[in-house]
Amino acid sequence: MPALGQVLLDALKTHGAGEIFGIPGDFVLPFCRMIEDSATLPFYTLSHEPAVGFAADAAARFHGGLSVAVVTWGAGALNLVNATAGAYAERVPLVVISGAPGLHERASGWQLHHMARTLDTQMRIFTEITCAQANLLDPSAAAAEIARVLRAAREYSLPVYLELPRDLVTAGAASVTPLPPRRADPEALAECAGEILARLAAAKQPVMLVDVELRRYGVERAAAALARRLGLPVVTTFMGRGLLSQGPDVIAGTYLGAAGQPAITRLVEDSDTPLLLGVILSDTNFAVSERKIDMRRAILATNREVRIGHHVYPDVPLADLLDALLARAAPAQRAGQQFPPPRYAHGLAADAAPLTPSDIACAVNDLFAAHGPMPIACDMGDCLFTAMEIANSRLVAPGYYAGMGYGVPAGLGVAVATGERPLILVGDGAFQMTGFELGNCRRYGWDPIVIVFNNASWEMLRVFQPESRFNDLDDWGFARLAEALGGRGMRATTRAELAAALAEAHATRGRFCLVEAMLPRGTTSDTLARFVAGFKAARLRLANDG
Ligand SMILES: Cc1ncc(Cc2c([C@H](C)O)sc(CCOP(=O)(O)OP(=O)(O)O)c2C)c(N)n1
Ligand SMILES: [Mg+2]
Repeated sequence: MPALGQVLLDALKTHGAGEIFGIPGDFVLPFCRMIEDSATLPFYTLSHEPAVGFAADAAARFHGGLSVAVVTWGAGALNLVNATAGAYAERVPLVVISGAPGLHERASGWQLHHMARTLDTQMRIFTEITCAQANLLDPSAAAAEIARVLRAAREYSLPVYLELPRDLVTAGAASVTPLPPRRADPEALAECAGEILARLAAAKQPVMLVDVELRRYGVERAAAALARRLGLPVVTTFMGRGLLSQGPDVIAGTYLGAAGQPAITRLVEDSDTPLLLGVILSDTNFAVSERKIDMRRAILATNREVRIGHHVYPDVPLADLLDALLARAAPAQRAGQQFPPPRYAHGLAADAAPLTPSDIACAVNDLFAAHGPMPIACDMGDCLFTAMEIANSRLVAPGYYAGMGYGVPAGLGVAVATGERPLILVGDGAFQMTGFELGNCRRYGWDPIVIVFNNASWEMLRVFQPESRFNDLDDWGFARLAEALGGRGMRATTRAELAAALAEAHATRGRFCLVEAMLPRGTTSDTLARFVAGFKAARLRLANDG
């Protein structure tokens, strides 16, 4: 019989995992040796477990399949909790594998090193932020357990957790036979698709609102085809930014409520039949709505169910639903409302004016226009709102969970998943958390372009609470630090310097290039300024409505 560790690696590959990120430790050394020696999947070690989780999360988002984080028990795995929670919130199929004490150690009765409370504490913690779990204590049952857990990761597009005792890695185990995907009941699916199409046909102003599940389940093209067939305008949510970038003819824009383009806001909020595909009903997507979407008229397909008004079709995978709709949808007579393509600023004046975040968006648009778009990994902070002003490109960001520190490690995950050179957008505060992971670029040959929005400030907090002095950060001089980490660093304080630094960075391959954009405190992107105004107005409305 093959070794349990190899059975697990083969199953990960069979279920679509593309790579493994990790940090070894004594409880996971035997498994890490097997990962490295077997080369079943490429293995990348980073410097801190949060980054391992963020990199794997971003890789999974980009290749639309599983990605894997391998860590040691206790101190390693519990470092991964926040990244796993973020993956759960944003529906990412991250496979967390933790090495664990061997059977003999479990029976020793000792308080083992790395143990917080009991042998089962870690399983209980991860049970709360994953959709399926298994402790592979019995090699004879391992194949069935692995098949069950990995199918759940793919079907629910949510993180899962596996614990692997270190003395069982080489134990004999049966190979894993993937379980068949659970499909929708054909009759319920037909009834659901029929009802949706009838409602859309009767609608005066239907709209399709799309969000991250389209990417997770690989159905962006099917959604674009349905929109064309039915003449529906498509709007992405804030989180869904970058979706359908291959279908620019159907994308009308991004819904940002009061912070967005008025025509897009009206299109969504005045719709008599909004079709919400893969949409997470989160505050970051809808908190700045000028008028709440009327959920009694909405059709919401998410989390393997379809909610129409107040009735629900359970267990309907999004891919099955789109197939059923496309199989039945007659070309609509509706003249698709023509929307001018979203406008993005270009032609940054290369002058001595101080920088604003929106200047950075303009400079990136110029770079993409000259050299083609790059996949973008973005952190939380004004850099994310600035990203809304960059021509609709492939983007990963913690738009809903909003955890800082995501950007740089996610960019490394994007480099692995795509083989392309990523652009990383990150604030100085977030860079302080995980920016030093760039020190891993040289040994793996990654050469991202990194733009640090350096306002020496927690500026997003300052816009909400300007009186707090703790928002004043020091200037760490990141451009100089870049050189020590094996990259190139350039500091830009004017628009001319920014344009030149980006051109220089683009021309420099084989090393990461960090462009430190110095931003005066108190300046924010146009989008963040609108978002804050919209958020405050929404809060005022809520207060007045009692
Ligand atoms: C891990 C973590 N810690 C704390 C926060 C709270 C928080 C923000 C959100 C509201 O929760 S925005 C922000 C400041 C970000 O500073 P920086 O990266 O420099 O970006 P910018 O200056 O553009 O704001 C913090 C601390 C967070 N989102 N994630
Ligand atoms: Mg900042």
